Amino acid sequence: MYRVLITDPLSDLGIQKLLDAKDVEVIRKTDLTLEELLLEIESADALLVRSQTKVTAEVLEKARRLKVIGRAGVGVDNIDVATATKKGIIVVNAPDGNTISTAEHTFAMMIALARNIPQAYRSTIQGEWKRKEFVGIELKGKTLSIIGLGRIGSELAKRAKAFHMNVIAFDPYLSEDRAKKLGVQKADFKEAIMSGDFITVHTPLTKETRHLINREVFEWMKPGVRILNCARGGIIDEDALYEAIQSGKVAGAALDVFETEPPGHHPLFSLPQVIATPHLGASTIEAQENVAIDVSEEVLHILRNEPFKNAVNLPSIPAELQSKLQPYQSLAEKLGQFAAQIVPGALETITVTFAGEIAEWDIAPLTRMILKGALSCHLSDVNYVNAPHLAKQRGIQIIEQKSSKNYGFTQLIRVEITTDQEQKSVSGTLLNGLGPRITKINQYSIDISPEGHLLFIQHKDQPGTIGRVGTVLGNYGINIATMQVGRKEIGGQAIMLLHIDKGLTADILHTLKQLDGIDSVTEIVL
Ligand SMILES: NC(=O)C1=CN([C@@H]2O[C@H](COP(=O)(O)OP(=O)(O)OC[C@H]3O[C@@H](n4cnc5c(N)ncnc54)[C@H](O)[C@@H]3O)[C@@H](O)[C@H]2O)C=CC1
Ligand SMILES: O=C(O)C(=O)COP(=O)(O)O
Repeated sequence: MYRVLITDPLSDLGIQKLLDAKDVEVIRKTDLTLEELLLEIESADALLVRSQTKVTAEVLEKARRLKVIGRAGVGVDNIDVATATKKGIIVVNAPDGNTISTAEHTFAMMIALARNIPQAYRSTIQGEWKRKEFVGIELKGKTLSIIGLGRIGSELAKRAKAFHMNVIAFDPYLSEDRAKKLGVQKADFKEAIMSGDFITVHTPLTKETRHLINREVFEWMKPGVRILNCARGGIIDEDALYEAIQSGKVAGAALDVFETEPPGHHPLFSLPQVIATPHLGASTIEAQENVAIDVSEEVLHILRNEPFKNAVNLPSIPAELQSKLQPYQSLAEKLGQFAAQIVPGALETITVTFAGEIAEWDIAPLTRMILKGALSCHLSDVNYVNAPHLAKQRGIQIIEQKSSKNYGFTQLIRVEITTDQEQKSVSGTLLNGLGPRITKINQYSIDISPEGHLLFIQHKDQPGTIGRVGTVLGNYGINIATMQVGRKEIGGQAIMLLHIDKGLTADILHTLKQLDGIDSVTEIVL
């Protein structure tokens, strides 16, 4: 039974799949204190949050079983993704479900700002009638500068165009083609800042975007500019914004998000030009249902080891590529495991070569599987998420190469491992109807399926060796299921690879090593 802990308010309808799942126990506890969260997280297999729960390194430290953190929304800045990755915890979000709601909220804030609606409302219900004081401006003909033209920025742009605004955008990843399709003028950062009658930010909060809008940037702006932040507190320097409003440079600001949430009695709230909402961008019935459905499905897939798509700490793999790579994943992992077990010593370099048709694809996910397989022989708690991090941490060099030669197979994966003691390589392929096969160990051609208990023996090619090995195993009651031998020349070095029905004791291994003509004996478990 998987324990799924939900610590922020999520839509009941949205999480129905989790509630219905026979293999899931849902625990819903919102507004937890840190102490309560530290306690609850210990036994959770999955954690579902919105922006309120702070999933810090301290919280993750206590998470002994956690496999996945699901963020029912977009921004993951409340989650220590780096620590989650190190611990092999997958972080998934729901990037599409709240785009429209957030774009609409931003638009609502822009109109409210242009027409002083919140200020006029407050005054009017107090019995005042100040028609002159709340004269606004039209959106038509004004320039809206969008910083970050992703999902939300793009939807906002469409709506602004419908209101006959000029839309100009800065986004380092925005192509000319996409800008053209949206009818948006692409600009550099300074140009976008200098041209805007309204400036709105829609980037994630990252090291690069923290205080992207700072004192210097406010200097570049048109006098009377209006500022919107419905993305993340911290993208705009709040002290600098305060000064820019006080100086008269900024005519108004609409804020849905704050550097610290909740912001309490923020100094900005003493300024009548500031309007605010309590992080409501995604707070619609539709968006909350969407994101909860999306994240619940992803979490279920991950818990059940099924394919999933929106991991924040894994490279995203297009569905078409995923289906092509899937049959190779097990082969890749087994080759990594096999290679790591036949080479003694500390891992230094892992060189992976992809040959044949497979070399035409993006094979990075398979390299990850190889790495996972290889490292899991030496370290505990290695998984697909943390394998590259663990390799880097240990100074293991990963070399990924593609070869146009097919070595006689339609496709081939070769894993070469170099340790501080020696170097060995293992090659494998997928054979129709037979699944993964190991086809070569170093220079020796063989054909064996990489599974179960294997015995790898290096020996001299001389009469009687195979018989002696068979006799020892027989004497100890170890059944041999299959056996392969390989040699380069008569009387030279040779290898034996045996499938055995159960594991060996140290005693048996020792006896085998003492046999005449035997150079090394390694038990491999796959
Ligand atoms: N107020 C609210 O309730 C909500 C807030 N958000 C916030 O909005 C942000 C944007 O969401 P989406 O549009 O869905 O994300 P997205 O990933 O589709 O768009 C972000 C865009 O920012 C661009 N970008 C990144 N660094 C940049 C930089 N230094 N300068 C300019 N552009 C940069 C990216 O290229 C991308 O196009 C989220 O990261 C989240 O923090 C999202 C949903 C609800
Ligand atoms: O999706 C996002 O990034 C949001 O900011 C929405 O936050 P929330 O889920 O409403 O706490």
